[in-house]
Amino acid sequence: MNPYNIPDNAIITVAGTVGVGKSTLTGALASRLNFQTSLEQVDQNPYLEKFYHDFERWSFHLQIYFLAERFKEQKKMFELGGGFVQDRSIYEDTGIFAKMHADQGTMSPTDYHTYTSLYEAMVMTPYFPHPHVLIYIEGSLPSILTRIQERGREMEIQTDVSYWEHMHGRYAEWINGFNACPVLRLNIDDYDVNDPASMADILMQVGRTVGDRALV
Ligand SMILES: Nc1ncnc2c1ncn2[C@@H]1O[C@H](COP(=O)(O)OP(=O)(O)O)[C@@H](O)[C@H]1O
Ligand SMILES: Nc1ncnc2c1ncn2[C@H]1C[C@H](O)[C@@H](COP(=O)(O)O)O1
Repeated sequence: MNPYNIPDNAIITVAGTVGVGKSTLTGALASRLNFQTSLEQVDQNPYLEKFYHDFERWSFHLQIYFLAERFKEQKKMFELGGGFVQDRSIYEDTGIFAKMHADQGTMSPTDYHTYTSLYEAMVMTPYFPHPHVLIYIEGSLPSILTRIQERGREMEIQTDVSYWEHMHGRYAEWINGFNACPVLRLNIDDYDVNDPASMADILMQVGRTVGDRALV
């Protein structure tokens, strides 16, 4: 156990919209806890760039790809007995991305049905314990758009701002209804990954949130 009362086998998931700072916080938390990271591999994704050029053509392929990747990561975390910080949850793939494209008509109802039945079958396996805590990072749309620009992934920069705006709104609604595990909300204006005191404060909050879970 660490000074924050976070169990060594904990699974901490970091959630939030594109560009909000998940990967950065995931790395910072894992290094302080001596946990492993479970990261999204953007560069090796064979569909992502094609998807940004043609949502309708590639959204189903991309969702299946993400589902397969997350399932493999989930299995790995389960088999290694936890001690992970995970960059993005599977709940967001289904609750934000797949649903958004189905609702907007860029994924067909048949494809969406196939996707959700596969997702449900996967979740009903032992590999899917809920995380000990989901850290939800939030921030204003202008700050997030600035971060997307500064990070410099061309495919995201070229995407219409309305896509990010819509996603930002969906995230705010989604988190209000999310109850699969305890949630710790962090605003991007309230922490600094390079400040040890700020990180210690987040870890204390994580420890308390995980402790609350044990009481449920
Ligand atoms: N706390 C922070 N303060 C300032 N910039 C940040 C912070 N966290 C992330 N960034 C920057 O914002 C951009 C997106 O961060 P990233 O962690 O890749 O987001 P995500 O994984 O949520 O898409 C990157 O350029 C990163 O350096
Ligand atoms: N499930 C997903 N569907 C569509 N696009 C997705 C999904 N998961 C991640 N993405 C995209 C969004 C970004 O362009 C990259 C990486 O996400 P990030 O929030 O920057 O870690 O993949």
